[in-house]
Amino acid sequence: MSGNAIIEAADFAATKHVNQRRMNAEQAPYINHCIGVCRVLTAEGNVDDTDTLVAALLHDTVEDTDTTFEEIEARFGPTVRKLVSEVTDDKTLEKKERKRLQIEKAPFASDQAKRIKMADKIYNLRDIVKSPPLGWSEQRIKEYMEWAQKVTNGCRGVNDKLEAILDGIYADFHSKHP
Ligand SMILES: Nc1nc2c(ncn2[C@@H]2O[C@H](COP(=O)(O)OP(=O)(O)O)[C@@H](OP(=O)(O)OP(=O)(O)O)[C@H]2O)c(=O)[nH]1
Ligand SMILES: [Mn+2]
Repeated sequence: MSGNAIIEAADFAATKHVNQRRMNAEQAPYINHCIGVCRVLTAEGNVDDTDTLVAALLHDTVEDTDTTFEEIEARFGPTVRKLVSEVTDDKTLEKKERKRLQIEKAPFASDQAKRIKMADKIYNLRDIVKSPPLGWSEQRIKEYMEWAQKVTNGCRGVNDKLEAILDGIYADFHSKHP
């Protein structure tokens, strides 16, 4: 690959998500989420492994755009492909089944993929608290919190800092919504 892998991944993700917006009132560009997840890893989780950071930037490209795993492997190699596949839901399945599989599969993910999963949930949970997706009821927010907690409980043991952030988010939410 020419240049710096992290910048290559940021540019690739920005191009792929170009027409996508977040579902909140600001309708922020979707790439903000990809960069933000990567930054949670570097700035808060002390993660510096390049494959992990590249995969974090690319983590929603296959799930949400026309990107294929073959394309990811050709540009970023087999390790990044594997990590992205570990954090990609199979969109051909029913939503309920996809959500169940995330809980079931999390404990068996690689340590690198567990860190990306934790950072993804940290970003989305903070977003939900600060600026919830349009149309989400209190009940839907609560269900997302409780589901995310089950997924991230299966990611324990690979990054104490990210775990502590998640525990803080859940404790704060439950104290306000007993
Ligand atoms: N909190 C929040 N989420 C938004 C927003 N806009 C888009 N999303 C995305 O929506 C997903 C969460 O919504 P759900 O209804 O639970 O999931 P679904 O897209 O799989 O149906 C997340 O996908 P994901 O990143 O793939 O993670 P995951 O939740 O599927 O693990 C998140 O990135 C927003 O404004 N706020
Ligand atoms: Mn995501």
